Amino acid sequence: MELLVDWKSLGSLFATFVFIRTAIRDFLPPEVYQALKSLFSKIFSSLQPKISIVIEEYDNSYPNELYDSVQLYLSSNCFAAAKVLKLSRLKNSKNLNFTMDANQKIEEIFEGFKVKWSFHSVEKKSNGHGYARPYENRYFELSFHERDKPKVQSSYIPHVMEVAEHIRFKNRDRKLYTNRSADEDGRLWSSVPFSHPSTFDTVAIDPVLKQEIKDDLIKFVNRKDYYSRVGRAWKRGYLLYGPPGTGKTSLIAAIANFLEFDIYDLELTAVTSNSQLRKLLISTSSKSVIVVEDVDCSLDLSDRKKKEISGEEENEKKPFRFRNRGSSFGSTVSLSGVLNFVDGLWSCCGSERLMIFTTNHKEKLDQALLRPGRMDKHINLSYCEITAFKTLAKNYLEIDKHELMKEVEQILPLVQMTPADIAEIFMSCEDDVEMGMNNVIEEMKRRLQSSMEDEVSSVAELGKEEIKGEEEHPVPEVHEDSDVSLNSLDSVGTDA
Ligand SMILES: Nc1ncnc2c1ncn2[C@@H]1O[C@H](COP(=O)(O)OP(=O)(O)OP(=O)(O)O)[C@@H](O)[C@H]1O
Repeated sequence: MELLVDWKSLGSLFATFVFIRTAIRDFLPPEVYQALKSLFSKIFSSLQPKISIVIEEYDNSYPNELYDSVQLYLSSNCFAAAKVLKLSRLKNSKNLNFTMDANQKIEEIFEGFKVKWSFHSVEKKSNGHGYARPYENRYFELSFHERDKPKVQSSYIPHVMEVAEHIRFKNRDRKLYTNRSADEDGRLWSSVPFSHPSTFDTVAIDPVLKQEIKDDLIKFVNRKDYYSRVGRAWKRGYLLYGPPGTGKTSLIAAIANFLEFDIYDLELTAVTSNSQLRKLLISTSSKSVIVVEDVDCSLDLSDRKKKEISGEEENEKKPFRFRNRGSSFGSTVSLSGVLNFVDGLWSCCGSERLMIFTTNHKEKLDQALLRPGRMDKHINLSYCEITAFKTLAKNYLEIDKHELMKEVEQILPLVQMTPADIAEIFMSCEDDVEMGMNNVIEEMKRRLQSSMEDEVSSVAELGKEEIKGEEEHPVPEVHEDSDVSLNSLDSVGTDA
């Protein structure tokens, strides 16, 4: 009976509540209604069990990395959510930073639960020793319902870190690092902002090869799980080889721009020992391209040649020393040191790294360095072909077609002109298209003429030597043979 009475009074209470709510909603102006609603929800939520996490800018006087991460994270979504914002830009940086003003609050719903961020700045009293830093105690406060504590810990905070890391990578000003020479103490690398203009659009190489390289790079950066599943370090090695001026350096810059990676330009001749090489490698960051240019010039092959002559078995562990051009110290970097650098245990101390070696003489390199796993992709950059020529014409002269293009197509395969040669001619003509095309054809013809003359004179030289040899050791067939030589000489001259 008592229970029945309770139900009745409860029912009438509910009916009264609904009546009052409807009356308030219908008769009160919407602004007043919203204000009352938010007041009630504040009172209601203040009664709920709440947890707060404080993330201070400094932790025992050391900068707190997490504070920076939260700041980055909130900068990406506070523009939409906060009412008062601060806007700043670091000197020479391309990025604008939005930050919350003090005592501002942002609410966020993440995976079905609600979190609140607020930013606070409290002025610190002087400690009496004239020690001024930090004069403000700045911190973020994250609050949420007690029941969501496990979810905040296991998924929300990692999410904040991940987003911040992504923003940090996207917004950073990329760097070109060069290793300091062996006789300099202190830091291992010095850096300058990296802003090379070369891209896959401007680099003049065969379009099929270009696409192949881009596909390979995309595959590489998307295969983190694959590399970890098969137990391999997440890295890839490229060897770029070809004559000087064919675009090896330009391609490296285009790759770094495409991936948005930093570049470490490693000068092996300035490295004094294997252990220094290890230190250099360990101190490189992930998402970087490590470049060793003209590796054949750094590598002293005299040891290997001697061994080949003496028939000694090739042994990776025996040191092939690097010529040390930049330092007065003797270099003790060995081939095994370099191989360790490329694929050894040390290369696993980081991730997502591309190693690029370049050479003008692939044949001079040791097979141990060239094998897959070390140099996974060998890219041959050679003399200019018509597709590369058209890219250069488009870049430098801003033309897709030209009446002289047919003539270029005919002569170009017969001469050895590098993209650098052609780029140089176009550059010297500035915007004059006719002059650019005429000058390039003229240069091609000049080179064709001189290579024909070279060929003729070398064959003639050969013929003379043969005749001389035959005169010194006359045999009955001498005259027939020499005729053949001279005839073939003529025909070579004419054909070419
Ligand atoms: N394939 C190319 N596409 C566009 N520009 C090129 C290309 N090759 C060369 N160039 C131009 O020629 C100049 C020299 O090229 P680059 O330094 O890339 O050649 P390289 O092959 O690295 O030469 P080296 O072997 O002497 O270092 C560049 O500044 C660039 O302007």
